[in-house]
Parts: sequence; C-alpha cells; structure tokens
Amino acid sequence: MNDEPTLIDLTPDDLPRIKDLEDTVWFEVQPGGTPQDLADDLDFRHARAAERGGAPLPGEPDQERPPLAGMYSAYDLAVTVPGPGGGLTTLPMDGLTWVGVHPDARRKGLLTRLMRDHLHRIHDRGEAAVAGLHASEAAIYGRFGYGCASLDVKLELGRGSELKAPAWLVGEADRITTHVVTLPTPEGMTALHEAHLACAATALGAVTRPESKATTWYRDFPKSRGSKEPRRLMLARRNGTVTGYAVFRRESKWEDGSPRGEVSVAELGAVDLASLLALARRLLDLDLTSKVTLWARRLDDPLLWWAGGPRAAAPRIYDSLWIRVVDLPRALTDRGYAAACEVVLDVADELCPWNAGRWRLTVDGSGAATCVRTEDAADVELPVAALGAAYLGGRSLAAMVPALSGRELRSGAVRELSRAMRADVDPLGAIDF
Ligand SMILES: CC(=O)SCCNC(=O)CCNC(=O)[C@H](O)C(C)(C)COP(=O)(O)OP(=O)(O)OC[C@H]1O[C@@H](n2cnc3c(N)ncnc32)[C@H](O)[C@@H]1OP(=O)(O)O
Repeated sequence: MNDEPTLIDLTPDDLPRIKDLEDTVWFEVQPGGTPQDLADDLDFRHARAAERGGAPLPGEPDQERPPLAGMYSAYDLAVTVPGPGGGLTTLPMDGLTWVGVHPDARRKGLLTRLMRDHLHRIHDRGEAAVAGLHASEAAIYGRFGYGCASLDVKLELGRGSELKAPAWLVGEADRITTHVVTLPTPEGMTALHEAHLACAATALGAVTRPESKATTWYRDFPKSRGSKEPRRLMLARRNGTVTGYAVFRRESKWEDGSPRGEVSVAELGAVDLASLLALARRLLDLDLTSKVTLWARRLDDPLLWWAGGPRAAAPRIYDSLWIRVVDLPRALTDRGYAAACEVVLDVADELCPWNAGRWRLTVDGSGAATCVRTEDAADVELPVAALGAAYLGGRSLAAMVPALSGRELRSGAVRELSRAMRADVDPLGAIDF
C-alpha cells in the first residue's frame, strides 16, 4: 500500500469498487453477480470506507477513483432485551456488517480505525445505545468492547422425529393451521415482515430487520443457489391471525433410489408454544426429505427438549450476537432487571472513553434502573465487553467477571449485579445480518 487511506462515506457511485473489495476479501463470487446487485443490500446512511491513497500500483488499472482498502456498513436493527418485571422490551441496535479489509492492507490497524469511526458515529448520532454484530471469527471483536451475548444453537432432526410435547399443547397445536408461500414476492415479504416483528417482540434476543430492508432482505439469486429451491415462507394461523412463521428451503437429494431431501430453516418464530409446535411438526413432515436443520435456536429451546434433548437433536453451538454498549447510562437504563440492586461499577473502555469510569447503577423493586456518574468507591471493576455479554441476560456476570479480568471490590456485589441482569430463559440466536 502507498499512502495512508482516507475514511470516506460510500454512495451508490462506489458500487463497482465495493464489489471489487468484497470479491477480494470474501472470495465468495456470485456467478453472474453485478455491482448493482449490492445496491439493495447496503444502507448508504452507514456505509463507510478507507480509500487508498497514492498512484496505481504496477498491474492495476488507472481508475478515476482509487481502490478501497477497507469498508464497513451497518443496519438500523432492533433487539429484544429483558424488560422490567420479567417482561421484554425492544431497543434500537446499530448492527455492524460488511466489514472487510483488503488482503494487502490487513494487520496495519485499518479495522481498528474503522471500528473507532463506527462506534464514535453511533455515539454522535445518539439513536442506538447498543451496537451488535455477527463475527466472522470469534477472536476479532472482544478487543473493541463487544461481548458474545447469545449462542446460535443449530439443531438437526430426522424427518418424522417425534416431538413429545404435553397433551394440552398438542391439542392447541392441532387447532393451528399452516400454509406455505414462495418468497420473495411482495405479498410474501410483507407477510414475513409482519410475522417477524410480532414474533421477535416475544422472543428474548431476537433481532429485527429494518423496515427499509423488509422487501429486499431475501432477494433470490437463482444462479448462485444451485440445486436449492427458492426460499419458502410457512405461516401459522389461529382463527385467521398469524401466530408464527418459518423461512426455509429444501434441497432435493436422492440416494440409492430413495428421497433424501434436506430442509434448512433459517428463521422460526412463534408468539406461543402451540404455534411453535405446529410449525415444527409440519417442517418435520415434508415429503421427499430426510433431515431438517434449524438454525439460531437456543439451548433451552422447547423444540430441543421435545425432540429428546441433545442426544436426539445433535446441537452444534456457535457464538451468535455480539453486543457492544455504546452509551452506557442509556443502555443500562433502557433494559429491565430481575431483582433490585445497587452497585458502583468501574468500567474500562478505551475505545469509547465517555463510558469509562465509575457509575452508580440502582435498580428498584420493579426492575427499573437509574445509572449516574459517581465519585464513590467502586464495588466492581469490569471491562465494557462484560456488560455487552451480559446484556441479553443469557450469560452470568458472576462467571464472566473473573474470566474477563474484572474484579469484585465489595463482597457480594458481583452476585447482586449478576442476578439482577439474568433473564429467565436463554436468548434466541439472532437472524443473519
Ligand atoms: C461484523 C462483520 O462484518 S464480521 C466480518 C469481518 N471480516 C472478515 O472476516 C473478512 C476477512 N478479514 C478481514 O477483512 C480483516 O482481516 C479483518 C477486518 C478481520 C481485520 O482487519 P485488520 O485491518 O487486519 O485489523 P487490524 O490491523 O486493525 O487489527 C487489530 C487487531 O485485531 C487483530 N485481528 C485482526 N483480525 C483478526 C483475526 N481474524 N483473528 C484474530 N485477531 C485478529 C490484529 O492482530 C490486531 O491485534 P493487535 O491490536 O493486538 O495488534
């Protein structure tokens, strides 16, 4: 690389060089893909890049615009978090995506510059108090203050697997009807978005797509999906009202003259257990298939236990949503708590210095909190990443504080905070973004 790259806003005019960078970084080239294909996927309000300086290098075409050395973008998402009194609440989340640094520019601190830019811009905009992401590699984002807040539990069930749900629930599931439509028609995408929002509001950890991307999220690229069918949407209805949905696609396979089709379920949401059961029973009984893979479930998922537990459902576990507290007092007061507590936190946060230092977090008996600056002695020292990891209530701060080089300075304070932040159930894995 020649000169130091300059950070710039990206616009639709940059699509050709965005595609050049993306193809080089990810080497997942879509057959027949064009720069214009990326236009709907990017949110140009958030798309930023590092533009390379200097003259073209030997072998490079002399283009009007220099190549990009790195880029990122983000979506205006929402995430469902613990609310006061055991309820749930949905908050804005700035979802980082499209992070890539050119192979020639890597390990020279460019991602570090881009991350500072991203987090400082979120803070300056003041729209979301937390940021989130899916990591391509687990070792990257802890250093930038993100903590892994939920797991992606992948379940694999054979066709016809028996789901041993209680009899009362089976009776209710029998009264749910399901039907399948093909995506991405405008009607299908509208129905999907409505179901997605309704179900996400009832599921801890669920991430929701922005309105602006609702119709384009699942665009179909027939050339690159190979032998897989287009995505399908299964909707569950009770008395005409949609109560759940699944986004899935099948891949036809045959072995020794027998059908061995595979079903991959990218999203499965339900506002109640009966709808979840009805959708799962239908997905497990699709003709010409032998295996159903369900992504982004949770370890205490009823489906896993109805199916017979870990031995039967072969769970594979990955890190799902990484959360970064960007505006600490807002983030800690926007969510609710399971128990009263009063602790002084001493937070380490180099990248977002406005969060660093001592904060008094006071939670009342209803689970609502205040969080104010204080000069009082700290009860707990902890890195900001620990608050991100505990944010959805799925991970125990008591386990994390010593593991993440935190320290308890008042006996019992970590336990108090840990209990207050915990949720009753595990968070669901987040949708892809
Ligand atoms: C939210 C998302 O979009 S996730 C997608 C992330 N993108 C990718 O994985 C695409 C392929 N990889 C890349 O484009 C690049 O290697 C990136 C973006 C991961 C890293 O960019 P770089 O500019 O090389 O990172 P940078 O030089 O700022 O490194 C900062 C630190 O992170 C470390 N680091 C960077 N990438 C990795 C990694 N993959 N694994 C472990 N450590 C890493 C560096 O060693 C460095 O550590 P140090 O501060 O102790 O020296």
